[in-house]
Amino acid sequence: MASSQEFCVFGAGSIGCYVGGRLAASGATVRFIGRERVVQEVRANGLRLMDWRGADLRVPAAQVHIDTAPDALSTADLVLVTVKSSATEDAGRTLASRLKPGAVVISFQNGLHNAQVLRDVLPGRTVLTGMVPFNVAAQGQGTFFAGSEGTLEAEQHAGLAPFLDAFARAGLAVKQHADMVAVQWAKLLLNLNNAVNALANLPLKQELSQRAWRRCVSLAQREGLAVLAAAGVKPAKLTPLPPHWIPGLLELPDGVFAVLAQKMLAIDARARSSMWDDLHAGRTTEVDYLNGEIVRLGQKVRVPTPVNARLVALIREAEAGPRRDWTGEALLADLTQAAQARA
Ligand SMILES: NC(=O)C1=CN([C@@H]2O[C@H](COP(=O)(O)OP(=O)(O)OC[C@H]3O[C@@H](n4cnc5c(N)ncnc54)[C@H](OP(=O)(O)O)[C@@H]3O)[C@@H](O)[C@H]2O)C=CC1
Ligand SMILES: CC(C)(CO)C(=O)C(=O)O
Repeated sequence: MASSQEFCVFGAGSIGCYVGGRLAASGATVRFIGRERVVQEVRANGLRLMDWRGADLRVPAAQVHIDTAPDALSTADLVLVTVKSSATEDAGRTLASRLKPGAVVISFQNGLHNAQVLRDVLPGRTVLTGMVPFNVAAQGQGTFFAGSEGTLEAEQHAGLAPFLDAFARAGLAVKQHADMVAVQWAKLLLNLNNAVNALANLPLKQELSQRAWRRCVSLAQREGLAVLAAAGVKPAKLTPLPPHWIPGLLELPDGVFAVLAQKMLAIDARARSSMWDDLHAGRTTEVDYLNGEIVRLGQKVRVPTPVNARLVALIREAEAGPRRDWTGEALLADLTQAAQARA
């Protein structure tokens, strides 16, 4: 398709630099808007995009267009919003006065409502919901590593059609979906692990290899599934097993799990959740947009959610103060107690 298309990544971090970087490495024109620290890092090193299958792509520094100023918004045909959820409204306001007529915006964020938040501040604009299934770790010096598998998904919309070839050329083909709400809820169920991973303070692979941590995730997911059932929401199938089978799988002993859940453990040994990234960097996390959504929907449909409420509280505590050294057994006992106290 026309190489005159221009992409803009708003929020040059792990996802933005990786997805935008791969688009740029395959010949697309991409401009990045990010914070000073990332701008300096990328200007000094260029971008290196690696994945667990062995991809190793580079965009030399001289060819990366990255700035803290949002000027690139005024020439972009497609804007990828890749800020964390709490920064979405602010991002939308910056887009509002700058987007050119006909520009399309896509939210490649976790959580449920980011696209709607953008629509509210961008009336009359085409704002699409996207979903990123894979993990990306920022490794420093402009290197971004995708450490797990998965296909980008986006809401089915004619506005996306002109850009699909560029994503495919970048090795990031986009699967289009009629029902993104089901996709987002399914991703959110998987993201209930983010809080457990952040508290575990371990790489994902190490955390998910230990049954006690997995049982914590299972408790949170079972609660989430009960809430969704009561609300009449059927989450999409994003993994080899459907969502309602995953808690049972997580509860299996380590040896059996390692054999049956090879795909779930096929994660780079260094990869950690985006919530761990935030805690580690001293930033507010997205817990309210993930576990918090289960709590809010639970209140609406009158299904108790003590486990997710407790995870929200523990992450809030970790955001505010010194890190507590959890073991999987200790967190499991804490969450089980929270669940029993409510019963
Ligand atoms: N990392 C991962 O593996 C995955 C992440 N996701 C989701 O993707 C989204 C993005 O996550 P991720 O890439 O990890 O986040 P990052 O924090 O790595 O990147 C977002 C970047 O955007 C910057 N930013 C925020 N507001 C602005 C602004 N107004 N102007 C310029 N820059 C801005 C942030 O800076 P600052 O921190 O200073 O605000 C940060 O550097 C999240 O919703 C996350 O849940 C989904 C799948 C996997
Ligand atoms: C890919 C996954 C599920 C785990 O890294 C994620 O979405 C995140 O870290 O936020």
